[in-house]
Amino acid sequence: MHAIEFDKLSKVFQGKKKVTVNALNSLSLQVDQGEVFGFLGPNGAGKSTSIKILLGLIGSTAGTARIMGVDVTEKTARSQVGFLPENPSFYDFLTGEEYLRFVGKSFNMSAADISVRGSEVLNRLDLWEARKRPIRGYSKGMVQRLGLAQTLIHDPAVYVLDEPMSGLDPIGRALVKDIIRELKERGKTVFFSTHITADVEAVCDRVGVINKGVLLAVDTVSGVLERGVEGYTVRLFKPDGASEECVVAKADLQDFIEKSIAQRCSIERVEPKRKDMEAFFLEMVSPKQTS
Ligand SMILES: Nc1ncnc2c1ncn2[C@@H]1O[C@H](COP(=O)(O)OP(=O)(O)OP(=O)(O)O)[C@@H](O)[C@H]1O
Repeated sequence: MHAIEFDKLSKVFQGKKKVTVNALNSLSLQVDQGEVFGFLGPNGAGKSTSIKILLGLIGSTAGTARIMGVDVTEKTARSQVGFLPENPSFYDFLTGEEYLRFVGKSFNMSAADISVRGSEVLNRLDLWEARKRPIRGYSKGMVQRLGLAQTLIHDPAVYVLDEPMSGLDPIGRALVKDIIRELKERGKTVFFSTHITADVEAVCDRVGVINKGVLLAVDTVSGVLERGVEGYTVRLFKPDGASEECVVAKADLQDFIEKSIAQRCSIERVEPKRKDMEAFFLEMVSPKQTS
């Protein structure tokens, strides 16, 4: 069973004045249990629309979506998910602690479990000191961290995070990445949307690139980076002790090393020169140049 499944999902928004927007066009995608999946796309690509359908917040025009095998139109599909919406806003008269209690109760947690888990997640998200302050006084980053805390409180199997790093400073971003890595170590599934390629490179197993409602590519992050290798920088010492740095094409590496050794050079370092995730992303989503 897949943790998340989109099957030929389409969404057409009907505006007033008969303007229609094809936000999603037959999106099919499966995310395995225990996988960290990055849903990468530029602004307006269809990421939030896919996520809203997955969480049952809006309906699809065609196609289906499932979470842990349960169709998202069933109420029970939500019980296994921690969801962080894009730009979360909460009942701001509540304190952080009260809000987590409210979320815990919605997931039928006992008061004792809410208290233990609540303390854990408030500490983990660096909100312990602020727990008794009303949310209306929280900074943008604190609201975002509280948003993540409420996904964790009931310890679900699947996490759907819409731009989880948005609005966070470098410390907050590092914290979120650490939490995603911890979830992976505990066998949880994380599906998150972003337009920041470095975040995908840092924590994801696989990446899906979406643009204009169309899924353009799905691949492993390691595969993308491996295929991006264009050549190598080789640093060697010559027999007279002088050092030299050479740029070697991908196909010539074996030959180059054999010749260097035959000439009694010693190889100090071989480093791949590669295109990174950003280059892959830009290639996918940039309009093709026509000549
Ligand atoms: N309620 C709506 N009514 C009309 N059009 C909409 C509605 N919601 C989204 N859209 C359109 O659907 C397309 C996809 O939007 P979506 O919010 O899913 O993109 P996104 O990838 O999440 O973008 P971003 O990174 O900017 O958040 C856009 O063209 C958007 O304008």
